[in-house]
Amino acid sequence: MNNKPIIALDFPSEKEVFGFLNHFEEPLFVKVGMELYLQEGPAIVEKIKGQGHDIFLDLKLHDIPNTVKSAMKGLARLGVDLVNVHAAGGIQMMEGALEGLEAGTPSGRSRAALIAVTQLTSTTEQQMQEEQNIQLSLIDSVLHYAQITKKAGLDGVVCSVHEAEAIRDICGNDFLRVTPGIRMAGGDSHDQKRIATPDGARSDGSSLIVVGRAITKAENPVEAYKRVVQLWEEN
Ligand SMILES: O=c1ccn([C@@H]2O[C@H](COP(=O)(O)O)[C@@H](O)[C@H]2O)c(=O)[nH]1
Repeated sequence: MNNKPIIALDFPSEKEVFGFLNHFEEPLFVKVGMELYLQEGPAIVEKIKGQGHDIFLDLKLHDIPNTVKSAMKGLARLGVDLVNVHAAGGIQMMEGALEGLEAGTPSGRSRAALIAVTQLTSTTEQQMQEEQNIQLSLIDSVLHYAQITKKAGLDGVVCSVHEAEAIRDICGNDFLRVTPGIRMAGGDSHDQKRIATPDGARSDGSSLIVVGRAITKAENPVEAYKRVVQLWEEN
């Protein structure tokens, strides 16, 4: 897997996706999330792959182990590079996801990397404590989820930049820390709560960054992407 910034294609339909992608001349690493996948279905993944881009399919599966295992078996056939589940589904569910992914990956192809969401980057410590009734600090909750994710044999987690270094220290450098909530300095945080800049992400232990609106809503998305790459790579 390459380590280019992952662009979140949070668009409502194929038309907007290709209107955006056609501005770029190079292969990208992009993220297809719920919004796009639920509108366009698996065909959108095939079409984006057909243009040579790497894909993170961000569906955040969270259900009973048997259901997640079967769903992952189906998703494995799409040939994406990175997929995910929610760590809150538990170890058995994550093991099921991995089994499904392995079983569904066509022979001769390497399976997608599988990661688990710890605490969403739109969550604050106070929200977590009050709404999820988790009486830990946010960092301890994230570290707990990272540890059970590793125990289940997955390849890494989704977390914020704020927790990436601590996860690396406990789970090792090969365990992926994929970090959304990336903003340019002074940029609008929108609904994100635990944010960081691309250069901060690199220096604070992220393995991969996910950038959506800072690129897709920029006046010049190609220039915005180049700036993110520069900050991410030069640090
Ligand atoms: O904890 C998480 C998990 C996933 N996301 C996704 O990443 C992008 C971020 O988009 P921005 O526009 O850069 O805020 C979005 O698709 C989320 O679904 C996340 O933000 N946090």
